[in-house]
Amino acid sequence: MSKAGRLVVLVSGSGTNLQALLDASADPSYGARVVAVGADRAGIEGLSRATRADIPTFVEKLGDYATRADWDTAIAARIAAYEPDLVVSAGFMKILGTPTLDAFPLLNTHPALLPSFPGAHGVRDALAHGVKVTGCTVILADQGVDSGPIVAQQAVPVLAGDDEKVLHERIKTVERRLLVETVGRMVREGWTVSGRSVRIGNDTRGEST
Ligand SMILES: Nc1nc2c(c(=O)[nH]1)N[C@@H](CN(C=O)c1ccc(C(=O)N[C@@H](CCC(=O)O)C(=O)O)cc1)CN2
Ligand SMILES: NCC(=O)N[C@@H]1O[C@H](COP(=O)([O-])[O-])[C@@H](O)[C@H]1O
Repeated sequence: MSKAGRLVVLVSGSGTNLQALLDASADPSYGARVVAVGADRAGIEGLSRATRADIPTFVEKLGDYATRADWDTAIAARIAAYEPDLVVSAGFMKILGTPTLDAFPLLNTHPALLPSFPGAHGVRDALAHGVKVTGCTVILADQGVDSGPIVAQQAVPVLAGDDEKVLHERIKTVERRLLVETVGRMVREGWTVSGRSVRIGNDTRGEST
């Protein structure tokens, strides 16, 4: 078994996607392990989950810096200290700038079927629009907001009477499985990006001809 891929996971909230990655990485055959968890705010359950798992954590608050560029430089340096093979944004609620993007591949999970409903409120916006089907998307982040190439997606039905919390929980059940599967395959098999097309290993499923 080759050396496990090093993951830095970024969170801003409850960290259930992080927990799914922690649980998966307990199996050496998964091929990846979380080496650090970073956040833009303190006192969140995502950081507590890391601490319970004896994973190092760091917090970089935007408000602690004179400029957004200073924060971007600082968080990139904190991430770099752990020498990740892949950075995973799992509910991280800040747009990361070029200091991070130029240094590491950044995977982001989003609770909607991109390019629909990007941004900080994907579940709320999909519900408000009246869609019957939504879902979750894993992208390789670029400088835009949820505009990077799509790695994986899965649809989730919207049911009568759904509110944002109920729908988001239904999405997260699917999302956690999709993120764990996608991260594991990318770390074990590698990936290539051609334009907006992302291929994991030699997989040609879902590739447009
Ligand atoms: N360079 C990128 N960084 C990040 C991306 C991305 O696509 N490119 N995705 C986000 C996660 N995300 C959606 O999946 C997302 C999170 C937050 C926002 C947003 O508008 N954030 C505001 C602040 C909101 C807050 O502090 O509560 C901001 O950054 O100013 C949009 C999309 C992770 N990073
Ligand atoms: N636009 C970013 C965004 O909305 N991200 C979403 O935040 C949730 C975090 O849940 P978790 O903290 O329980 O993993 C996840 O559903 C993730 O897709």
